[in-house]
Amino acid sequence: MSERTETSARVNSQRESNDGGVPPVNDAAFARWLADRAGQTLLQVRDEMGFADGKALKVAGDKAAHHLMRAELARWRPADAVLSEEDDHARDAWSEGEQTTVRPERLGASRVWIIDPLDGTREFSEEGRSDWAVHVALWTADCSSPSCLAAGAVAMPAQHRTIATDKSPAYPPLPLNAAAGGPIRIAASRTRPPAFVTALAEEIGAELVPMGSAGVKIAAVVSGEADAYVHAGGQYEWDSAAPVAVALATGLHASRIDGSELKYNEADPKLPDLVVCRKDLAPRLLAALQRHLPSE
Ligand SMILES: Nc1ncnc2c1ncn2[C@@H]1O[C@H](COP(=O)(O)O)[C@@H](OP(=O)(O)O)[C@H]1O
Ligand SMILES: [Mg+2]
Repeated sequence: MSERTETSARVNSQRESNDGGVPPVNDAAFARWLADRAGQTLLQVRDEMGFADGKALKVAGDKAAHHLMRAELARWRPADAVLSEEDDHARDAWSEGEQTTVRPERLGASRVWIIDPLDGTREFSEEGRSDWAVHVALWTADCSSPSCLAAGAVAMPAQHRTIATDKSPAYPPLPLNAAAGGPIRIAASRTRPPAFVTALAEEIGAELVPMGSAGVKIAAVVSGEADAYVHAGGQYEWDSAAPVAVALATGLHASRIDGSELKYNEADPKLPDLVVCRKDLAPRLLAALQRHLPSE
């Protein structure tokens, strides 16, 4: 190798390692790589800005993670469409039949990355909290499951862990307290829990575990720290696609709270409610949810 070629190879390899290197070809491993990269960026933003101005920190974190993920997707998966919290400005304006904006390209695409660059934005801006996450999911038109989620990764950088479908976590063991007839632990939003969740918990003798981020709560069910996650009252596809992909790959139950299937890459990305839990718990929880379903 000539000196010039060697130098240029070294420079290239330095640039690649500075900007994250060449990512895996496999989609699930790529999802993990991308979530981890955005997670590192978010940790840096927190370090650099501190917590004095929470609002500015939220905006800067959202922006930095979104920018990185958009750039890497454009670079490494240029043919794929993207549905992201940060640029879906038309989400309330576009619907079948009542078209007020251009039909999003993703609706005709065969592969769509559904990303939430920062889930648990509020918690990200609070010092000491680690319940925030980065979500990366891949939806494919060619699929056999109703959700059509082919891959997913949830990075929880402040907890130094990432769960993803490239190495699906083991099905959670029955917790000791549940085996001994102890209370079921239901993870719920710390700031916007469903109105009915306290009554639901009382009815089935459950205890509520408040946490930030849908990804972190579903990760808690995957690891067995919580038995279920129940949400209602509003959410979007990017809030749940990646963690639901991991939960389904693990063998857990994931559905709307009325038991119907979770569907992604729909014209309207609103997906306002869901329940994720161990399979053995699903019939009991869904039956109790039926009695508490909010009226439309
Ligand atoms: N009632 C509601 N309407 C719209 N989005 C909601 C919502 N309740 C929760 N969410 C969204 O769901 C994610 C998890 O919420 P929580 O931390 O309260 O459990 C958050 O995503 P972002 O942090 O990406 O905005 C939050 O904005
Ligand atoms: Mg979110």
